[in-house]
Amino acid sequence: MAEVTATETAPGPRITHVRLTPVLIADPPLLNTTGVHQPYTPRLIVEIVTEGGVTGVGETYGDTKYLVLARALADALAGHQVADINGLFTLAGRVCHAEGGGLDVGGTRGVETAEKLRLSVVSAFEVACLDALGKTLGLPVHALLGGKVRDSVEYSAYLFYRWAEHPGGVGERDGWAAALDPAGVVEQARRLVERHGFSSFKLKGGVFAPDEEIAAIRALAEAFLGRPLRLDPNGAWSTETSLYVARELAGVLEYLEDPTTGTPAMAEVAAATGLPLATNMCVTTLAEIPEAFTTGAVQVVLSDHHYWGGLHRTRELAAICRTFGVGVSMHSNFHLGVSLAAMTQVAAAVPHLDHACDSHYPWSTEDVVAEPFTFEDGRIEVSDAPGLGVELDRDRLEFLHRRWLDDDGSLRDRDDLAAMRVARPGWSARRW
Ligand SMILES: O=C([O-])C(=O)C[C@H](O)[C@@H](O)C(=O)[O-]
Ligand SMILES: [Mg+2]
Repeated sequence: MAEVTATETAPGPRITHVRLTPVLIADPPLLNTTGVHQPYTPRLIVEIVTEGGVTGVGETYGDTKYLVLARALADALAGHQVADINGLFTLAGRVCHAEGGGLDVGGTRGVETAEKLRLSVVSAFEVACLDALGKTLGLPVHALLGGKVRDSVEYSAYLFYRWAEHPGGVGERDGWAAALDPAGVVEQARRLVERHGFSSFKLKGGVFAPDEEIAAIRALAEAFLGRPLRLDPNGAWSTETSLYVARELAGVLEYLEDPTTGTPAMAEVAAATGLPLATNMCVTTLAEIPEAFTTGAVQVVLSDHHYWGGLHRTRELAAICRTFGVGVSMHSNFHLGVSLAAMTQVAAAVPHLDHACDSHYPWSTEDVVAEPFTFEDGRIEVSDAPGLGVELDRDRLEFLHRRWLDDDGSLRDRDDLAAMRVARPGWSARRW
């Protein structure tokens, strides 16, 4: 059947222009299996301006390869109907010439494909369109997604092994102590609970030998009796190691996240343990779903609107998971308040959200929204204000953009491995 270009006929305001603002935001020395976070991480703020003078905002990865695609899409958008979200994807397919084949940003969200790169860019434009549309109609974004089914969204405490400061003392100090053993992890968890009231915990693993990480989870279980706990080594373990950890932590963990790499290996582990497996690495596109679901490789999918292509597609993913009896929660990468607003709006409109969502937000000391978010009892209240319910702080945006402009290019692409090699020359990603 011939495709109709809805943009010619769809009602509602048109886009007059798009503003793209890459920023570098302070990122603490958080450790993962690839390396360590850089002192500053790139993000991109997308603003869509309509002929009615309304501005909608979105956020995504700011690395060069995303910026190149975002520029192509921004240039093609003048005259596009804000409400024509389906047309946005068609347009992106035409103008965003992505190439895939390597690993993603940070190496922790699976194989990079051209489609995934493109969707990671379009997601910010989709969110910005929904924000603009919501503001135009006087409706919150969740109303455009079918309405909220909860008034607040629960997030978990995202625990990281970390250093107190970046190698050489560069970057910002955030006042957090190093956490490199079970006692340090428990202390970090206590502080996050004190500040934000979280009731569940995820530890980023794959940093130390599995026995040390098992000990950290046991220490958390003792300190926070009965609270849901998760461990995520980002695929750093063999199937044998994964099964060993699963045996040791059976009855202690709520789920084990990406213990090993690739769907067949995840399926092998899943078949031999009663512990549910979650992923944000082996199910990251629709094409990966059939194999993962039919082989029982994953029991929980950690959705992420950034790489699934936005908020509508996140709801579609949730519906597919529900059909197959697979649970849904939400993955995060280092992000600002614009993305937290988008995550919260879509999480509010997903009926079967089975677990507290991940968010790096408690680790960020900088933001571009005028009123940064606060967690109450580990939850973010769902805004009913028009659009996403956030306004940009233009001075902050300009300041963080200036940092990006002033950078010599070495921090404009996230590279945890390179950041680690500053402290440990010759470092390579850990595997057990
Ligand atoms: O759940 C995950 O895999 C992540 O949150 C990926 C991130 O890149 C995390 O590993 C990090 O920030 O170091
Ligand atoms: Mg993960």
